Amino acid sequence: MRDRFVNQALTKWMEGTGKESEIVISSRVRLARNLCDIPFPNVAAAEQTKAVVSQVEGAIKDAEIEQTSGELIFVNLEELEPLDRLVLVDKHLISPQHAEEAAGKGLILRADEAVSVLINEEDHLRIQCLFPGLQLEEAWDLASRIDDLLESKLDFAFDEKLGYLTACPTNVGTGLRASVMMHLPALVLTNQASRVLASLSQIGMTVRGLYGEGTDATGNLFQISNQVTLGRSEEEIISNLVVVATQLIDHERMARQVLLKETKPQLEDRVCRAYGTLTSARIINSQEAMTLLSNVRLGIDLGIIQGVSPQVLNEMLVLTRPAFLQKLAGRELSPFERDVQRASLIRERFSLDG
Ligand SMILES: Nc1ncnc2c1ncn2[C@@H]1O[C@H](COP(=O)(O)OP(=O)(O)OP(=O)(O)O)[C@@H](O)[C@H]1O
Repeated sequence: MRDRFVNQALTKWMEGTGKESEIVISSRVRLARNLCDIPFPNVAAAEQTKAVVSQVEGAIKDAEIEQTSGELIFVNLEELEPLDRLVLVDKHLISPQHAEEAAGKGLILRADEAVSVLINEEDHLRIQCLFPGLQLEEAWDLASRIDDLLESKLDFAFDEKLGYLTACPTNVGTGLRASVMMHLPALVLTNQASRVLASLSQIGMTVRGLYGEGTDATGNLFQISNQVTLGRSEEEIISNLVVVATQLIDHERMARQVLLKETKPQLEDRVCRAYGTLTSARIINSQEAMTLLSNVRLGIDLGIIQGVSPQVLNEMLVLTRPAFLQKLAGRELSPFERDVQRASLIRERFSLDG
């Protein structure tokens, strides 16, 4: 089972199912939790982080947890190769920070990869639920169940006034960050993305790139999440984000119609050129691949390209990443070798549908 997590690129969130999956790639809910009487991971001593890992590992062995939430598997990050940890980052099962230094870190995964619990990342526990499409309520519901189960076995740091205590004050309270990963190519092409996304900060939302904090939006993919965790209930945070995501979906749909109406030949040209390059290129870097895949996905959504599965973009997000390419090759690849391998993999994938 552990091997499958790092050997198989496909994961639940890229299934392309769920509501509004044409525009919303995935929905995520994460809860930050800490154990009482143990310092936060950034200041804890080695034996204290170890104690956190073993307490959490012990808690999930409890039969009741397995029955209620499905099989949960413990993975000690120290036992994974650095490349395997990067594959988990590419699959969005752990954050880049969690992969960086494995000492004293753990991970719990549910067999279907919809649940991952990061042990000793910024907080002792980061409970994450990741679903395809717009399924924030579903992700919250599952995260909350896992949280309750863990809390029945572990003593979480909680203050009557403030709520859950966290390493970074911006997470105090609910400890909840909910996010949606959205594909917004038409807003970008009609030059509305910067204005629309900038306005989100005024209503308490944060916009990030594909790999979270500090990353850029490539492939016209934007992660939108709540900024505030304190003074609002979990349900309010989730429903606010659903409203924002729904408005963005409407904007994106309108922009797509404008493109079709006012610049159809240019749009078709862009989409078909992207398809032509992806199905012919012999060398391609990940930035170019992402941009072209985004154009092809737009073409599929608008019926310009037929017979290609819309999931292609989701799958390629992981398959064409440096870590996974090296995993497939079974050895370290130079950047040039990766570009050759990436082009070949993309051609192969498209030939399956074409
Ligand atoms: N909706 C989503 N779909 C897929 N992956 C997501 C989504 N939201 C976040 N992620 C992934 O989760 C990881 C962590 O993201 P990010 O840094 O934004 O959040 P965080 O660590 O929970 O936040 P904080 O900065 O508050 O600690 C990244 O790898 C990111 O790509």
